[in-house]
Amino acid sequence: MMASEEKQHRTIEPVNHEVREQARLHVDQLTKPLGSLGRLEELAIELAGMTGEAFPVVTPPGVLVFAADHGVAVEGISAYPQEVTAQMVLNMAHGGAGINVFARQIGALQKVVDVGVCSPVEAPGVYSKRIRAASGNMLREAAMSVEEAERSLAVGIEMAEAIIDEGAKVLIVGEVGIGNTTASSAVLAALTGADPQTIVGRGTGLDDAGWQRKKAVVREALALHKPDADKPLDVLAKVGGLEIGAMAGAILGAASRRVPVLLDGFIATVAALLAVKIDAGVSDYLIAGHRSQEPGHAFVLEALGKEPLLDLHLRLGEGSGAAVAFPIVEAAARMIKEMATFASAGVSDR
Ligand SMILES: O=C(O)c1ccc[n+]([C@@H]2O[C@H](COP(=O)([O-])O)[C@@H](O)[C@H]2O)c1
Ligand SMILES: Cc1cc2nc[nH]c2cc1C
Repeated sequence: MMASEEKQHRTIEPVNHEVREQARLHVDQLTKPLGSLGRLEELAIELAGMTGEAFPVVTPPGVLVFAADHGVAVEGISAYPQEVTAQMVLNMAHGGAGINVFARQIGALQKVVDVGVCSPVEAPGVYSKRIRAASGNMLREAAMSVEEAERSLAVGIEMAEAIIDEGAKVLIVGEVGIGNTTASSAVLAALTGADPQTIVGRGTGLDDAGWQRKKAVVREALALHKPDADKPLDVLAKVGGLEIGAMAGAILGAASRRVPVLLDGFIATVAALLAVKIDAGVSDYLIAGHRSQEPGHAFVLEALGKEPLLDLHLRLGEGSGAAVAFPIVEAAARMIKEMATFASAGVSDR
């Protein structure tokens, strides 16, 4: 690991195996046939190990949405115009986006953070942590400098710490940024050697011609920059995005505070892979919320070894899929805390 990457985050402790084991034993004493709550049991046990609490508390969750624009948008790689990024940030500030609805539904703390939308979005409730006005067009130049990449991670860490200090017990990271499925595909291909042909999808809904163009853009950008798979900051700087870096930082920040991270869609999960490449210890703090329609999402989940809780054919981003999955995480935490044991309820064990 490069020294500059080391200083980006605090230490990430391994999960607490002792508490994990305690939780496993307790789950087996609850009034249900052994193993009958399936993945909810595994989730409760994992949450116990992550938090170090045999009865983990997961409410309230916190949602951080990072917004940025992408220079590569001029190449015609999205179905929507670049202005949508700023317009959606404003919509989020007014509470009208999908993520606002689901965040309210789950009682989440919410913050929207501008890390590099083309033109600044000034509205109450939007945190301005701008690193630059959009990333560079990766077909012509690096998306950002290594120093800017480091700053994007630092902003993510800072925002994660802020929302955790306000009480968030599980972190959901989301994003908005027209063009960011192109950047995420390039990052994923650079980190794993995946073929752009198999991982590049239609994003917001590209037609066939746009999809072919997008694959060519990713291939050409990788050939131009030759990012080093062993240097996550090099990959982020050359072909990534400001919100992707900020999400990776927020994930590192949460893991270093033993706060479980509930992953959203393709872009957020690629950011998680970047975080894992920076510190492998992050992996134990990740829960995959859902599987998005973007084909690269199944690939990156596989690379992380994570099985998603839901597959609702979503492809919105913003943290929406993770927010919709959150009640399942809450069910696991409530199960271990509130269910009676065979002994306490006087039910015959086998
Ligand atoms: O989360 C996902 O899996 C996801 C899949 C496709 C699209 N998106 C969202 O759509 C935008 C990126 O799509 P595009 O086509 O502009 O690259 C960005 O704002 C994302 O939040 C999100
Ligand atoms: C309308 C719209 C909303 C979004 N939210 C996240 N990405 C988005 C992309 C579009 C186009």
